[in-house]
Amino acid sequence: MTAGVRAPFGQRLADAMRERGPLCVGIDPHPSLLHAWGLGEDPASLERFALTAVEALAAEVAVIKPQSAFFEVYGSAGIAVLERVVRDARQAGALVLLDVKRGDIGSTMTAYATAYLDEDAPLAADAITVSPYLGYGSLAPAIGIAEQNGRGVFVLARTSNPEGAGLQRAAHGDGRGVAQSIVDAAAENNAGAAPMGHVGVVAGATIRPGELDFGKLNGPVLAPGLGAQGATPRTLHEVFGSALPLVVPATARDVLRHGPDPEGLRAAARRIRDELAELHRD
Ligand SMILES: O=c1ccn([C@@H]2O[C@H](COP(=O)(O)O)[C@@H](O)[C@H]2O)c(=O)[nH]1
Repeated sequence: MTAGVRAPFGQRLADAMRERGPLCVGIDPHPSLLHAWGLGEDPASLERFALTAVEALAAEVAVIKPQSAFFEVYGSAGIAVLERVVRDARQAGALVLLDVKRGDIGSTMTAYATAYLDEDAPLAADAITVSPYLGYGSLAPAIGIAEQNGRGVFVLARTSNPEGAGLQRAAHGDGRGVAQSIVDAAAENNAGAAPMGHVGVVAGATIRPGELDFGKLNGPVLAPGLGAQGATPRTLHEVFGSALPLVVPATARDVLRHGPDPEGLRAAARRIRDELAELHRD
């Protein structure tokens, strides 16, 4: 499909969430998981692990989120596997959110955005994670290139790790917290988009209930932290409240530990998806 005919990312994500449920499964080939699957730490094992997971899950869930770091470890061979993961997952109908957490001065940001969001890029995903800590404005090239190509970005706002709290809860000059200022900046980018805009934010499922106000965001909230980091579907309800329809809950290890049997992987993802569906019915 060419960029000209692709629907905007917000529309595509809303459709996928409605049709498949909101779950995002991470493809994170941790060394410990490779060993648990009876594999080694080499490019062939990486490929077996990642493609098994993609084949089992990419036709099931709305979003597949490969964690670039675990592929980069293997150099160019790992990147070749990542290219295949992105391509195969998209072909199976999942949206691919590549977790690369890029952030740099604007001119370099253009190169990052071209690498991951341009139509012809070997690693072109549907969306990427970006870091706003060189200033939200430095992300403008990525936000623009994403929009032109029917793709999206997810801006780190309040990350799921405990170390993020000090920096991200600090008061912004105008009294808002830093994380809230990022959510509000994303809201400005998304204003007027329907059903939602292409600028998402990352807010961990592990943060305090009501810590952020997503009322004006009009964009998706990627919520990592489900499972291995301690959050549960019930926690999501407490943390995000009325913003729950915007939330894309993410988990990696909690599904991947059920491999290498594809049926085990699928059953784990379905179990979480069903629990999330219950929440949305509440
Ligand atoms: O705030 C964040 C942002 C990104 N992540 C990433 O999500 C997965 C979590 O994996 P689990 O196995 O479900 O813990 C991982 O790739 C992180 O880099 C995050 O955890 N928190």
